[in-house]
Amino acid sequence: MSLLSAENVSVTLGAQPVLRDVSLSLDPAEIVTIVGPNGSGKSTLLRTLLGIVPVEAGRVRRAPRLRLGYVPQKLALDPTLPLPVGRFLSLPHRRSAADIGAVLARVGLPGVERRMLSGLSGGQMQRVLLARALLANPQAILMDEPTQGLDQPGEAAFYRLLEEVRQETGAAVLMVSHDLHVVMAASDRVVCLNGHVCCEGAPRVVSNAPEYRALFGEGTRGALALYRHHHNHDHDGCDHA
Ligand SMILES: Nc1ncnc2c1ncn2[C@@H]1O[C@H](COP(=O)(O)OP(=O)(O)OP(=O)(O)O)[C@@H](O)[C@H]1O
Repeated sequence: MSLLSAENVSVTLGAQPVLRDVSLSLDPAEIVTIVGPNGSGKSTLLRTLLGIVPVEAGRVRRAPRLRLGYVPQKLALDPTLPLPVGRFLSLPHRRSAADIGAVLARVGLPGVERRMLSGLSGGQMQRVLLARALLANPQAILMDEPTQGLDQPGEAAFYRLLEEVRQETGAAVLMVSHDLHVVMAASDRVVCLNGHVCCEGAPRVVSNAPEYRALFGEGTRGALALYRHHHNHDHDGCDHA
């Protein structure tokens, strides 16, 4: 059974239709990545799955008592706020010093409890946000562009960490990413969104299947081809240009 799914979900924000008839599911231990152009509704879809944004039509299903971790795109924090990492990880739920120490070690930042959040690098901040999500012992982690602003080694290290966490905990990951290199390397399944689901597939499996090669190609070039193919034409009355 899926941990989490959207079934024919439509969402309108203000007067703007943002998602139309979107279906997507996340199974245990899989890594699914949502790609799509700016403004295509990726963040809105994550927020809808989290229950923050109400659906206009369709429905969101979550497995009973599902434990979810969320890594937001950015943390809206006052940079002058003197908030140590350890305190931040104890908000809003109080956590033991042992649990905080263990999770920080797990994400490769042992002993940073007393460091100020405002003094962390971008890569360290992403690890702290992941640590915060992991404290909930999640069955599924939802991440909105978790490596935005990181350099390539930082990004690669973050995804290696994510893969280790998946193997250790069995947590599924649903993330939004702009980086198609990473998408092809790190995802079990890719969902291409542009207000609706343009296409989806398992990159490693389908890239070897001849009937999909024309669509997916191979490696990153294939990912780019897939991306362009589905956003440079009109269909269903939706202008992708
Ligand atoms: N609260 C809101 N009220 C009205 N419109 C909104 C609201 N939030 C988002 N939108 C609009 O919904 C559309 C989708 O936004 P969303 O942030 O989900 O896209 P995205 O694919 O995550 O974009 P990006 O890649 O730039 O992060 C955009 O046109 C945005 O302006």
